[in-house]
Amino acid sequence: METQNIDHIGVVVENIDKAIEFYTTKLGMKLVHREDLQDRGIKVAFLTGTHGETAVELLEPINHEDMNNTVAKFLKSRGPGLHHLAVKVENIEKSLKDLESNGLQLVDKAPRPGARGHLVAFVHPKSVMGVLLELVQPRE
Ligand SMILES: CC(C(=O)O)C(=O)SCCNC(=O)CCNC(=O)[C@H](O)C(C)(C)COP(=O)(O)OP(=O)(O)OC[C@H]1O[C@@H](n2cnc3c(N)ncnc32)[C@H](O)[C@@H]1OP(=O)(O)O
Repeated sequence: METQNIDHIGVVVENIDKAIEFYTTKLGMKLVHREDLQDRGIKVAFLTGTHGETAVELLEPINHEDMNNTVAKFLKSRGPGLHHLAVKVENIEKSLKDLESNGLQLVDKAPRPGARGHLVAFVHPKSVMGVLLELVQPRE
């Protein structure tokens, strides 16, 4: 597969409002998008620097006690911090096939709708040297 660029870096936080306040006022980033993904049980916010395209995605679980939610489980077991690396690809289905044929363990065998209406799919951190990898194919 070919990576076009780093789309975003996912960061799990305890409180998304306080985190947005921190990233905008202390780190000088700007909020470019915010939404609640009810089906995933998470709130997300995307911020970028003044020049860059690459974003930080802040993630907070809607219900912190729901251990079926991967973000709530991560927060409880590992605490807030870096969660995933997301790379942009042109053809997500082909990229998944390439990764699978190279022996990587896919979390999602097929792409699904993610934040901002893009198609996304995750690759297991065990196959990526401890990093949860997300593929992102921007919507047309
Ligand atoms: C919508 C969107 C978007 O961008 O558009 C999003 O961001 S959605 C963002 C939220 N969605 C997701 O994260 C979906 C993909 N993630 C998953 O399906 C899950 O988190 C898995 C990666 C399969 C792990 O789930 P599982 O229940 O197996 O977790 P677990 O706590 O038992 O952990 C199993 C092993 O994986 C490690 N592990 C768990 N989460 C990790 C992470 N984020 N980065 C690196 N390692 C991680 C644990 O430390 C553990 O290692 P040891 O075995 O060595 O102790």
